Amino acid sequence: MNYSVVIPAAGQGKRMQAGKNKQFIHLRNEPIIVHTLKAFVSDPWCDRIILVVNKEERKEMGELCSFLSDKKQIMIVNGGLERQQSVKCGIDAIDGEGIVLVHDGARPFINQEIIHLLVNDAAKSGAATVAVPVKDTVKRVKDYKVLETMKREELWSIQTPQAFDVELLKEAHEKAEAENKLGTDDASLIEWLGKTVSIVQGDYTNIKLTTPEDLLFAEAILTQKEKV
Ligand SMILES: Nc1ccn([C@@H]2O[C@H](COP(=O)(O)OP(=O)(O)OP(=O)(O)O)[C@@H](O)[C@H]2O)c(=O)n1
Ligand SMILES: C[C@](O)(CO)[C@H](O)COP(=O)(O)O
Repeated sequence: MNYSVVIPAAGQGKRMQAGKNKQFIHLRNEPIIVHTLKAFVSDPWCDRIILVVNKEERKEMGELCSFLSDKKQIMIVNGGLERQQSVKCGIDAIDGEGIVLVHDGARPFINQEIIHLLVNDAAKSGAATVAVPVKDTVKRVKDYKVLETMKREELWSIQTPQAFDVELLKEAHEKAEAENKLGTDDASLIEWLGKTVSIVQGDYTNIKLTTPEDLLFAEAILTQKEKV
């Protein structure tokens, strides 16, 4: 089942405190974004990659892609101020029908098995996301006082990739933009249309590199993957 993937990589990485977009931080001699791109370049089901970049970084991103582009064409488009706007720039570059995935540039450890489970689900359901069950006890808190303890069996940590019928995702983005609504993921926009999003259970190693300590976890994950 073929798909296109939009990879938003146009953020600033403020929480990483690296003084540059975290996509350029090296893990084992390669920038984070190259690790992420390789997961899709090597997937035979992936027939189109749309990388969304900050326009100031377009040249540098293009150079990073050049050695991958002989295996699969990577289209580069400029992003926006918020993640949601960057994803919209990416999906607007897609013509036609089919399944589109959205995957954070900052999640370099996604694997092909989970991508394929997700694509197969979205082909039936129209909208699906990878997620893992929450392991901590989660409480709702206000002003450092506990309001309530959530039912953990109903809580999942939502990851990317997320997969959608491309026309449905475009409709969801148009509506959210028209209503000035910003979601932290694309599945939220589908929920705002009143549609159901399926969950595909993923893997705890598919972390998003967000804050400095995530780089320590990333090194450990790479060490583990090298042993397999
Ligand atoms: N305007 C934006 C903001 C985010 N992203 C991308 O969306 C993904 C998830 O966002 P996040 O981890 O929040 O990245 P940043 O926005 O870069 O981080 P921060 O919020 O700490 O600045 C990242 O791959 C990031 O590059 C994007 O393409 N365009
Ligand atoms: C899309 C996402 O990675 C799912 O977990 C997440 O919501 C992005 O949020 P952030 O605010 O950009 O960290």
